[in-house]
Amino acid sequence: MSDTPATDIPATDMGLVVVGAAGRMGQTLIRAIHTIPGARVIGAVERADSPHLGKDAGELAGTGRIGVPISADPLPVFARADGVLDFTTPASTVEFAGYAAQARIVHVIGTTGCSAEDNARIEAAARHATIVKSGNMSLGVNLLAVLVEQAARALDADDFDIEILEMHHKHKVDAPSGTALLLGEAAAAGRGIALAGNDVRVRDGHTGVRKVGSIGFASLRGGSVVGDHSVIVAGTGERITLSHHAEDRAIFARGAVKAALWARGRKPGLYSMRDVLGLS
Ligand SMILES: NC(=O)C1=CN([C@@H]2O[C@H](COP(=O)(O)OP(=O)(O)OC[C@H]3O[C@@H](n4cnc5c(N)ncnc54)[C@H](OP(=O)(O)O)[C@@H]3O)[C@@H](O)[C@H]2O)C=CC1
Ligand SMILES: O=C(O)C1=N[C@H](C(=O)O)C[C@H](O)C1
Repeated sequence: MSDTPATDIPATDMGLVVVGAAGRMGQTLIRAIHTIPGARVIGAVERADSPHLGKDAGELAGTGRIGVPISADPLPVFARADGVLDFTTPASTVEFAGYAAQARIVHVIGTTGCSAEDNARIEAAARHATIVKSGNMSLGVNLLAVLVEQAARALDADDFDIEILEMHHKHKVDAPSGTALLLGEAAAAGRGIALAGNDVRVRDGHTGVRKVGSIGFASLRGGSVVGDHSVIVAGTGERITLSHHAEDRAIFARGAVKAALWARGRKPGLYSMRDVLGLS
């Protein structure tokens, strides 16, 4: 229950639940919501075995007490929420999408590493939930994707090879990153091809020469890197590099809150950050 007297809460504020509230993004989201007018944290969820259960979500995130204890039971908090911000794991996200559909609320999904089967289940949930899902919630990366699509369209596959390089912190568990795949999809769209079947995710040993028109990925992991992405368009005698460097997770959190506010009142469906930012 909130410590804030009910009279101080604007009736129009969007009540948000942060799942994975003790994680790197979870804590960043709690801090971001605190600074954004029109949204407030009304619930915080972690796993049943989390050492953070019962702690105040604001105190854990460093904003000071907000009167929202971290709980292990999503159902009662989803029932009184307008939306859920979810940066957790693929299996958890699929489960949360089902609960968001039951509650008919907004579900903003930043979780990466989802399989085709996970994505199919999320798409099914979007029949009843208003879902915004993106491998990267920042304005910069979504603008970069538009530029990559344009470059891929303008530069012929016979003359220019596209390679995507990403680097992240040592705790990241999935590769290529969701952003790298998003940028790969943009490059494929520019080329008028599907990414699936034209992607080269690993190279090792005697690979043979590069297949014309393929889109290559390379992943680096180390230290505390928040997220670096470069799309290299390599021709004979020249090379174009389009890059984005995330310096602070707040860019993802602000984008996620923006997505939730945008999605409020929209009909159920699966939307992207390009829809939210008007870049579609
Ligand atoms: N789209 C975007 O813009 C961005 C996406 N991401 C993605 O977000 C995800 C999370 O990243 P990050 O914050 O660094 O990871 P963390 O591991 O720091 O945080 C995830 C949190 O979610 C918790 N969690 C997992 N499953 C559940 C569950 N069923 N119920 C409640 N809590 C749960 C974890 O708990 P436990 O540790 O106990 O498992 C953990 O506290 C990744 O997939 C990452 O790639 C990250 C940044 C930006
Ligand atoms: O795990 C992360 O940290 C990040 N994940 C997202 C991704 O997979 O692209 C977005 C961002 O790069 C940080």
